[in-house]
Amino acid sequence: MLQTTAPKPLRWQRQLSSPLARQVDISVSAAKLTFYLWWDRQIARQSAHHRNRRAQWLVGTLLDLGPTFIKIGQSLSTRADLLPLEYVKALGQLQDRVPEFDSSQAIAIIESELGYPLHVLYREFDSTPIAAASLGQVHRARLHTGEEVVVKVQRPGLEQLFAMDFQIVGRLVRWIDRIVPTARHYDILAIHEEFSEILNREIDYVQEAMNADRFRHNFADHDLIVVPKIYPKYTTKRVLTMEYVPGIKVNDRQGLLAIGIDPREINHLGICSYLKQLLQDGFFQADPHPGNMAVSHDGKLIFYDFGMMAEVQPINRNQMVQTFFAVLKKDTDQVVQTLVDMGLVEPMADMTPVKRIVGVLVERFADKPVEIQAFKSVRNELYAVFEQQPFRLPARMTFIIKALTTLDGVARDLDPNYNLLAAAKPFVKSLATIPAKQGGLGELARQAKGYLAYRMTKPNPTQTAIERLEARLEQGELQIQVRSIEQERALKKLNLSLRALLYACISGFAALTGAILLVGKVSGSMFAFAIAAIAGLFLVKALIGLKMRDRIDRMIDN
Ligand SMILES: Nc1ncnc2c1ncn2[C@@H]1O[C@H](COP(=O)(O)OP(=O)(O)OP(=O)(O)O)[C@@H](O)[C@H]1O
Repeated sequence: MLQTTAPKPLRWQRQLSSPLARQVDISVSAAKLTFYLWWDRQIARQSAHHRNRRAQWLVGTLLDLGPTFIKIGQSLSTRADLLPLEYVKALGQLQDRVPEFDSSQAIAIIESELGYPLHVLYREFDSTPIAAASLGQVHRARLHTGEEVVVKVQRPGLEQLFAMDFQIVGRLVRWIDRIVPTARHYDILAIHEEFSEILNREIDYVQEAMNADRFRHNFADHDLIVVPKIYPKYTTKRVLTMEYVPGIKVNDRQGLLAIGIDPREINHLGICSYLKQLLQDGFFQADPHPGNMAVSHDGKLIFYDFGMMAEVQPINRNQMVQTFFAVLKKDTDQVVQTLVDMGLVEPMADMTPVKRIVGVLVERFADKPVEIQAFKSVRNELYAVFEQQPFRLPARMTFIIKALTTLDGVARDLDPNYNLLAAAKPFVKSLATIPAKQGGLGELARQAKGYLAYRMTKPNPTQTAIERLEARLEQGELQIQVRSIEQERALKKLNLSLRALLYACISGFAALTGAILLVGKVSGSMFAFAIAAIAGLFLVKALIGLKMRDRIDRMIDN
């Protein structure tokens, strides 16, 4: 049965034909968000309840702005290191709140893409979608051969919308990059570039079908991983037909327990499959949110979505392997060295602050659940280090972090006390069977051997205590370093204050001159006022800079 009542078109659907209206809408929403964040900080409306209301407003706005922004929101939903917890939680609901679109539109897209009427293509087609996602919706169907399939249909007008949105967002990002100095540390231009590239690839279902085939091939010898079969004859850029493989949502702990599946087993399976994707295959699913994975009734892990895949360069693969084992060994020096080699951290004369940050992360990451809130405690150090500009976070790295933090969220839903080391054991064991001659795999074998040797000669408690003492000495160095950073901070503030004072004087003097010329009916008053206005603008800029410095300083000092 076809649905008869078409849902009311959302704002983004109405704006498709007017780039100007879209530009205004996006800019107004961005300005509102900036203002709200600023206002809440200034007026100290910091209660969790208030933040929650703001976060709900943001979710509503993103849903209204449509797919591009829903995707951006989904990415931000894992960044507890950047956003307050209420925002992280609210953004996490985004993928479950995307409205479906009219099924008659979906059918029209299928028929025009595949070139035949629906009944010629499918023996049965359920017009009520089983899922609506940000980019498309999924319908169940049956082929004339009797095979049960799902048909993923892309939202209408998506390509056009992406082109328009990324142009507008690009302009905003360039503008922010110019006027907000701290934005440059995050390389927001490259992140925007890479994000738009990845999203554009994600709306090509032929590419997704190829990704699914490659992924299935990589897991051909792994019975516990299921990748639905693709039907290329029924697949185009905007329609994807694949085998119907039902399952329980991967983070539905109660549902799994109810049918006798141990959530910890699923955790091990998920984590090992990711280690294989990252370290062994160099080809990984960059968006492991709970909607993209499920568990079959016989305990297998199903992967559904291959739109957002990322590749790790072969040259980095070995280094990733080395880092993995360095993390296991809590070898901070080696981790930092690998990050430098990978171009993720720029070397500088004194690497102590970087080592300290990495040390804290490795300590927390290696044998405990990754406590997202723990990032808060290193945030101040991160700011201090960013102040010196030693970090360069390439856009690709942000996607890897996104994938890992999302996966971590799923793992903690399943088992709040999960232990990465324990979960990774089956993968580490499987290294023993890997032939050493296969490039990157040889490195795996070498590192595994090194790791075993390390375990045998693990330092005794006295040695560990001495190492801790050394580490503390290093922290002492850091304090001296921080003190010199403090002097630098004070100098920068003084410089800004002097500039503000200078602009205030110029502006005031020019305004006064303009007023005198105007009263005396002497020409040139407009020129003087113009100078007053320009100096006034610079004054405002210097004051904002001063305010921001204050905020950063407060964050570092807290
Ligand atoms: N082969 C399949 N068999 C059964 N259900 C499926 C299948 N593929 C997808 N689904 C269902 O449809 C939902 C959405 O699918 P999918 O994640 O591929 O869509 P999407 O548009 O790429 O979503 P998003 O980009 O927001 O992650 C899944 O969570 C799952 O419930």
